[in-house]
Amino acid sequence: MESYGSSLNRSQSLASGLEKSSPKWKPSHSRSSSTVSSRQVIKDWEVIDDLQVETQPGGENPPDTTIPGICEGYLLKRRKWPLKGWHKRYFVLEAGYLRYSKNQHDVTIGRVQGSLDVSLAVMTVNKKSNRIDLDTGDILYHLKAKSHELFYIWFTKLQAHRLYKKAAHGHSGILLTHGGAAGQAQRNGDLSSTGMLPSANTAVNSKNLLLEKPKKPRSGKIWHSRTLSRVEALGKLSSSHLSSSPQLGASVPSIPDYVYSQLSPPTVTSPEGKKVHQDICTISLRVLASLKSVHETLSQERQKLQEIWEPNNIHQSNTLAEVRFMLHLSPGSSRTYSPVFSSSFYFSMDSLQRRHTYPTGLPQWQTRLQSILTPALTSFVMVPLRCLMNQDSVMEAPPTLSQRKDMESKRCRSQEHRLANDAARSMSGQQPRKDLARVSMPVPLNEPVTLLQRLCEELEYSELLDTANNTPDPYQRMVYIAAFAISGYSTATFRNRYKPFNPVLGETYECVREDRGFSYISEQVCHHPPISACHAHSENYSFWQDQRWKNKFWGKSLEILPTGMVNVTLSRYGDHYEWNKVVTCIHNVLSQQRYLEHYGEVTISNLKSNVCTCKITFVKSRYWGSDTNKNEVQGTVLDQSGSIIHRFGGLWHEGIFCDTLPTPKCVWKPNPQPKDHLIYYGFSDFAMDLNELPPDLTPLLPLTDSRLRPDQRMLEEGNVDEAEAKKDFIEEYQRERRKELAKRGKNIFHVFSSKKAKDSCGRDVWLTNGTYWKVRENPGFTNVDNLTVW
Ligand SMILES: CC(C)CCC[C@@H](C)[C@H]1CC[C@H]2[C@@H]3CC=C4C[C@@H](O)CC[C@]4(C)[C@H]3CC[C@]12C
Repeated sequence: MESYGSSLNRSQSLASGLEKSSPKWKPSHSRSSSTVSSRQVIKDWEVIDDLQVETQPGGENPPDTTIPGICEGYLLKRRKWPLKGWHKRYFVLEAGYLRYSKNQHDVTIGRVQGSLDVSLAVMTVNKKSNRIDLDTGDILYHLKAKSHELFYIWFTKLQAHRLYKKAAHGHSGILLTHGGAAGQAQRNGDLSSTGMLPSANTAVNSKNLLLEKPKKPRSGKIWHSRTLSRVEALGKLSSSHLSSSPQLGASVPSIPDYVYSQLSPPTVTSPEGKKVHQDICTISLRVLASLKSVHETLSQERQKLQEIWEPNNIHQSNTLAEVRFMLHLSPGSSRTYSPVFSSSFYFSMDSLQRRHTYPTGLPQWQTRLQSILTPALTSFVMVPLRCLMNQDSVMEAPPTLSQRKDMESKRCRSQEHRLANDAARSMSGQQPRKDLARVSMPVPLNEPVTLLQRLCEELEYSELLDTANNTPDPYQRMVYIAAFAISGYSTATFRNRYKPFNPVLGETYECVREDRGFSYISEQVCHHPPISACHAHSENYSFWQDQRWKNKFWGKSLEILPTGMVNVTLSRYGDHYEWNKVVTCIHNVLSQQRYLEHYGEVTISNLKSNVCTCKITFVKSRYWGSDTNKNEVQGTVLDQSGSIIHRFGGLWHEGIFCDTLPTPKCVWKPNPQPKDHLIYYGFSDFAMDLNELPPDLTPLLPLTDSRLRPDQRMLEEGNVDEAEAKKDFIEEYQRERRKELAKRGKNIFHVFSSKKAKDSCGRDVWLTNGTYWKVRENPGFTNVDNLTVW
């Protein structure tokens, strides 16, 4: 049977994917060393490459497009934040969808806890620990099989279903309908009812895998926990075969035959079935051919990149990762080049620029990419970038000057936007004569604020600190501190489309808000790893933090794990509160469906008194589509004995309510967004003011202030190309400065210094050395030897 052979081949190629020695399998990447706790495990993670599917030599045989059999059984699923550990859940993989329930019974009554389309997921496996991670961007499943055998079965089945589902997508619904109906019929054990396949094939097609023993053991039969009951029942395989298979050992070189057989297509005899089969085959072949050519090109490029990379191994992991990131942006290549965010995703493009300078006038990262990529691959990389860029062009035309009532007081961004949109449109091909590669791309992905300015936004609800300082009861005070800690996350709702500018080393940003009673100063104190330190003081409080974070990239979503602590002292009571930050996950980081979610637990302690502590949980949303607990936050204030004194809760984007206060009330709710915020980067009123540069302020600022950053100003004014070139220049200049300073053994810090002080977790803390405001006052920055950072 020809198609059977092709299916076998495919299986083998999938299987060999797991063999280290196989030439077809090259571990696509290892997870970032900074992101996975156990180093032993890191190198064993492999991203599964969809492009390794092959037809028989000659390419005559169509790839298998039959609905793969259902696979069901128990797997361990990692608990959702904030809970740790694994729980046993019953999974059913059917017609390209993986769903799970608490147990087998729940499946039968249709009580599903979650489901995902496996074709949309990036699959990462760790065969040593039997782990499979699936990341669709919205949903992230961390799964573990109890044994190698089960792992390989699930792995193979998942691959088969992913391929099937992809083919189904490619058939604009033909197969989907087919899959849906047939899948159900398969479950019911009746394929003939779909009208797709003749009843003669029922036996072959119902080769579903039930990886669990049935509830009641059949009389006289003892079920092994790994019994493939239905397979056995079909007489295809005995559990002894499974356990005696020499291939299923500690390091399993290939998938056993019974698994291959699961992938075999049926013999289609009905004319209707044949027609569908033929259609599928033709289209699949076309898809396969193009994927193969893409794969080939990418392999060549990888070879080239490796050659370039090897001699320059100073930042090798970064550079390759960055290039991979670029390649990863392409939809077709997403599983071939898997990004490793070994240090920082956020800075990836910047550091790509850092490596080489080309005198062509093109932004360096583009020139560099062009020089190492073939023309085919260049567009491969540019197109998805263009898609990212194009997010602007889907926005409504910005209002004209006269339409914006308070335009006088705010900066005018309408013209800027039009220009930015023009740039995006030209990249999207609406102005075909413009060379895509010559249009600056990364800069329009930025919002015109730097991370130092964005950090200042955490003070938008500083009135909560004022209230805390005027609240005598320590437990109630804690409620306000907690509300303040939560309020800092609220900007995420509207700020997922652009990234802030990466501050250069020594860059500063001050924000004096007499109306709010605070003065804020921040400085970029370290470039690698990036650390931004900030300090705000007012008569009621002091606030400081040094922001640093690690990244975990799962294939489609990026988790930001901040490591620094936030500190607040209250002047009236001498309290010193310290708390950690939660994980922020950028779901669908590379697509327009990008959104941010915060999850994890915050513990606020008062270092000056142990009267009370506070625990806040940012609840991870249960699953995509269910809005019931989206952005949910719950918290408690506990006394010394651990008894709950206050309870509060709500949504971080809508407000926090506390009903245990003397009068139950909403302790915080976000300010309404300005009406035109969607076309102004999702900025709040507070954010709109951050980059304001009133003429009377200019002479008071040091040259290092973010407001004076020319590339950012250019972007804001719509001069995208200039901004791009300027950004290149600034980063190059930074590199030179750093080299120069390294030679002299110096650092650039002038506002903050890393004291020997440690936070409660033993990390160094960056504290202000108090010079900034003194110098500003007297003699003023214009009168001192000021740093030149751009
Ligand atoms: C342009 C596309 C490709 C990427 C957009 C990435 C954006 C959404 C990312 C880049 C850097 C990220 C920020 C980096 C650090 C922090 C500190 C953390 O405590 C809260 C989240 C916050 C503030 C992140 C929010 C999301 C963020 C702004």
